[in-house]
This record gives sequence, C-alpha cells and structure tokens, in this order.
Amino acid sequence: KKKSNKKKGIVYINNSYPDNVFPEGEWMEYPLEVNSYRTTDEEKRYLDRQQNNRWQDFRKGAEIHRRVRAKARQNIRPGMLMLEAADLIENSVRKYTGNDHTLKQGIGFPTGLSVNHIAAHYTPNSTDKQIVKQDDVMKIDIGVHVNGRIVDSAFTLTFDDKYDSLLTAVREATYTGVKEAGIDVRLNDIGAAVQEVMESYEMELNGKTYPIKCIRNLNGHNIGDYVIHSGKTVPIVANGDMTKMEEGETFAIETFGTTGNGYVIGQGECSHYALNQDIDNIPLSTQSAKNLVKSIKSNFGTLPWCRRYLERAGESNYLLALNQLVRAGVVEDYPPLVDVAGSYTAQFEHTILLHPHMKEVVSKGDDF
Ligand SMILES: COc1ccc(Cn2nnc3c2[C@](C)(O)CC[C@@H]3OC(=O)NC(C)C)cc1
Ligand SMILES: [Co+2]
Repeated sequence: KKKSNKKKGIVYINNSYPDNVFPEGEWMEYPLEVNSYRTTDEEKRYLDRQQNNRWQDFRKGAEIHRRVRAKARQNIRPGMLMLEAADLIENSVRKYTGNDHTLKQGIGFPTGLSVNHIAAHYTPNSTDKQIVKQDDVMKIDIGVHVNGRIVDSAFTLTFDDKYDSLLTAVREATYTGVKEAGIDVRLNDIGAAVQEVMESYEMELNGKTYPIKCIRNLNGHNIGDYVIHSGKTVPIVANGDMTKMEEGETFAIETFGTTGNGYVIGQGECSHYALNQDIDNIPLSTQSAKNLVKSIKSNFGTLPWCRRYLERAGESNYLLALNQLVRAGVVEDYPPLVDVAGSYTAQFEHTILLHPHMKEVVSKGDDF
C-alpha cells in the first residue's frame, strides 16, 4: 500500500497532478517571424520535447505561484505585521512543496513586500515591527522553485483605488514587455516599447498630477537553474543594448513605474543576500565565516535568501560573520532599493519561456 504523503497540513501539488503534467501558461506567437530557415516546425517541436522535464518544473512552480498569490491577495490586510504577511506567503509555498527550503523545491527567493517609495528587495527581518497600512502600495514579489527552475512573478497590492492609474500604467507596461519579448529580439527594443507605454500615463493624487516614469535602473533579467539573475538584464527604458534574446532562455519580465525620480539607490537595513558564484578560492579569516559559508551552501546553494531563512536553518549570532562574507565578496548583499521619500512605486512581473516555436507566459493567471 503506497505510504500517504499527506503530512499534517501539507497538500502536495502532485496530488492534483498525479501524472506530473502541469497546466501550461499562456502561449503567444513571437513578434518576429523567427528565422525559420534554421529548423522546421517538426524539428522545433522535437527540440522542445527534449526539455519537457524543465518546462514541467516551471509549470509546477507557476501553478503553486498562482495559488499562493491568490491567498496573499485575499488575506493581506492593513493592521497586519509585515512579518505575518511574509509568513502567510512562505508557509503557503511550503505547504505545496512539502519541503522546507531544500534544494529540491520550495521558496525561490525572499518574499518581496516593498511598499511605497521602496521599489524592491525589502522583506522583514525578525525584529521588524512594521505594519501594513491602508495607504500602502505593496509590491508582492514571490519566487517558487522546482529543481532550481525559479518562477519569478510579482504584482502590486493596494487597499485604495486612488492608485489605480499607477497600477494600470505598470501592468500595461509589463504586458508590453511580455508581448515584445522573443527569440532574436534586441533588449533595447523591449525597453523602448515599455517606456513608451509607461510614460503615456499620469496619476492624480491629492489634487496633484504626477507623470508616471519608468525606474530606469531596475530591470528584468534572465533566470538560470538556481540563479535568479543569470547575466542578461531586460531594460525598461531604451538603453542601446543590442544583445538579443535567445532560444531556450527564461526571462523575468518586470517593469517598475514611479511618481518619483525614476532612479533607485540602495538604502536601509539589508535583508536579501545570495552566495556569489566562483567563490571557492576566496580566503576566509575566521572559523565562524567558514562555518557560515558551509551552512549557506547546504541550505540555499546559489538561491537568494534572507536573514529569517538563515535563522530558520538554525543560525544565530551570524551577523558579524555575514558582514565578513559580504566584505570578502563571497556573499552579495541586496539592500532595499528606494526612490525619493514620498513617491509611490509599482511593479508587475511575469516569467516567460522561449520555446523554439512559441513563447509561454508560464506565470500567467486570471489575476494578471
Ligand atoms: C537577493 O535576492 C534577490 C531576489 C530577486 C532578485 C531578482 N532581481 N534581480 N534584479 C532585480 C531583481 C528584483 C528583485 O526582481 C527587482 C529589481 C532588481 O532589478 C535591478 O535591476 N536591480 C539592480 C541591478 C539595481 C535578485 C536578488
Ligand atoms: Co521578481
């Protein structure tokens, strides 16, 4: 008799998909007729089938992502601690993946809950007393990974419809980026198309009119196995980058709109970190630093993590050693990225898969 894998409160997603075939995302034609002289449609489909396990991993992660973000939208409310909001999201991912931050499947990166002028890379540390407020513009950026295939998708949550034109501007700009993306498309052209849509919007707030700008130093990015940012950045303004997207690549297409300067700087207490690649021969001066690297490698590998996850993995009094690792270049720190105080920033993001024959918006849902 098969041992039931139903531990208390865990609903493995596999029970819903016993044949391990997961729902496909939204299929889109490529904008450019991909130079088909290279391969026939038959060859393209054959090529695609070779990566089926990889595509299934992304689709499983995306199905979990849709369920988790729906729960977030239904349950996050003003008056709640940011810590409670983060736990709600992270426990939901853990419920569907049945593990806890193993390298097999689970949380893909720290749950982003950046509000208002803070655009990205904020998640509460354990001592954080911040409360969700009625007027907040909260960017909920959730990562789910299955075998290192990271689904990176985000939306902006508000509790007041006065921000709706900012959210519409960013949602339409992200949809434009998703539509323009494709094999052989130049990254610059995506940025230009996004910028044109974003900057055609304005927001009326407390009797003042704000033009909506792109945050020009935030970008989308390609995604590698266990690597959230694997080298290519997708600009959200025209930036002259003639690099092309390539077949088989995975991209996080994200745009950020703002009523502020349209430029972010790193500021405030850091929560987000990730092991850098090729760090094995960087000399470490203290035993505590050496022990901490071992713990980070075995818990997260090169996946991004935050202080709460390190504590959950059993580390304490780690801050001095962590700062040594950051100074040595072994660990990268990602402080909160902020526009000017008093400004409002919004984000929408999807993960897209560049199959040989078609583009799949794998994180697409009926919400965005
Ligand atoms: C350490 O935890 C993380 C989590 C997610 C990412 C994924 N990412 N990589 N770059 C970015 C991102 C975010 C979090 O999506 C949003 C914006 C940011 O864009 C950007 O251009 N940033 C600078 C180069 C200025 C990276 C690290
Ligand atoms: Co993201």
